[in-house]
Amino acid sequence: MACNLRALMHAPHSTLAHLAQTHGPLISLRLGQHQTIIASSSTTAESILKTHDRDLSGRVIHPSYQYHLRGFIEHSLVWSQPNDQWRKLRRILHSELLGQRMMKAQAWIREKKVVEMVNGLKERKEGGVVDVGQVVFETMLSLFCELVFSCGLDGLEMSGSELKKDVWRFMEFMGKGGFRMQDHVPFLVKLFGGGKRDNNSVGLVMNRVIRSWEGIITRRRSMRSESGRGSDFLDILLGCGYSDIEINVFLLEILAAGTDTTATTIEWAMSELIKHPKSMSKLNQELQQVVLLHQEQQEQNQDCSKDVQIIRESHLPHLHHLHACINETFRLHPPAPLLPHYALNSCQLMGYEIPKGYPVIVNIWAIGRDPEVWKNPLEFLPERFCSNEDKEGYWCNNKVEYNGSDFRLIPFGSGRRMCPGIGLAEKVVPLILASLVHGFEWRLTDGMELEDVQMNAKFGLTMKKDPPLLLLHKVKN
Ligand code: HEM
Repeated sequence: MACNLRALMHAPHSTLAHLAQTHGPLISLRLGQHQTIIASSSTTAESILKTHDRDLSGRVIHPSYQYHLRGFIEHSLVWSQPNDQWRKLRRILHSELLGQRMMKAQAWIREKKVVEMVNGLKERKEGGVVDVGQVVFETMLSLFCELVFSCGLDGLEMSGSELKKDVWRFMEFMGKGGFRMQDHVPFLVKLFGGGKRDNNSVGLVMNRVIRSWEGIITRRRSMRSESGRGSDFLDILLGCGYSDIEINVFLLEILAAGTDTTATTIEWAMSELIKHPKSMSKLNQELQQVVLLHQEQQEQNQDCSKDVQIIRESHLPHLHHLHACINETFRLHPPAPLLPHYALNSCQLMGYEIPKGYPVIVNIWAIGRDPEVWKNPLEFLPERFCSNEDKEGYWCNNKVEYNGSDFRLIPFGSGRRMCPGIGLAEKVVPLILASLVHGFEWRLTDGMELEDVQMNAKFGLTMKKDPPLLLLHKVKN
């Protein structure tokens, strides 16, 4: 099947989902000169990410990446083939930043950052406009700085809002790889490059972000030679003997992958909650009950050491409606809607021959809206994750997990390429969302009605809400 690249450029996730409705869940599509395989159902996703994981876990380096990211792309984890370098980087991420052990050790830092976010919002003038995505992005950025550099946001030589814009430019450029004319007609890359060539071209954007922490790395290198090994993630990377460029590319990718996805998820979740006041009020009640219960338990234990109104990670396992709202947000608005894989070897996929070298895309946005799996797929119904009613085989039940084992809901992917940040996201997304809802009353800006809240998305490697969610806040008594 041939397809118009222009139509795909703007919103590939929905254009491809539309094609799947007509032509089925496994399509071979000619984009420009190349064939690409598109999977749009839970069954085809399972076949790609589980049955043929080994053969189909490569990445395509598009001509526009090669052109714009010369000197960077060869150090990438996200765009690396699953080779020794990739395994080593993933191992370091797991053991030193994102694995279970680190999750336990860092709980107090995550809670501290979220308390800072809440206090920052409390200090703002009530009635002023809050850009929810920006607030969450800066919270995640601040957490990143603490975990990686042991400093706050002020340690970076760039403001949170400038960084958010540049991270988005990077995500937008990377997400559109394979959907640009230049990626399919090689001479066009030389003629036009792979995208914009102004101040916001991706090479300059990456350099700007890297410059924001370069000084920290230089200073740390000289300090290390005097004092030996330190304790944060930067120290670990320096101790492993990585060069500046290797460290910079690694950090840039973790920063982009970790901040934008989380901020986007919470912005979508808040947008849905604002549009569905019943779900919002149910969440408010649940939070009040759970916080009150813990408060009583603390009083019984005569533990007055903690501020009882603050949401703690220990509350999270008791917040079932909160998790249902997050699951439903992941289903409708997966922050990374397309998984960009590549056939490292030829294989037989559900009876079809997939030749080596073909790009393979899993459309998780389409899977989340598949009417064969989800009843009323376009409606925000968190209760579908609380109910055990599965009579018609349509309603999912509370056993659906997004840990990569159930292919109806795979916002983090599955298999060897699965997101290594899932453990962190599982903690911070509910913690931040619960803190925003429990700490404040939220309402639309003056003159806006619920139906005016647009749920349009802008496509990049993440799918962000466009326009951003702007709300007015009031501190709860
Ligand atoms: C709501 C939060 C998040 C979502 C929904 C998400 C989702 C994803 C998805 C779908 C992939 C691609 C999987 C594939 O290609 O098959 C991915 C990859 C990745 N994610 Fe996440 N992610 C999130 C948060 C994070 C965080 C917090 C970090 C780190 C701090 C992170 C780091 C990465 C990295 C490094 C990769 C590349 C893995 C590889 O190519 O081997 N992510 N993520």
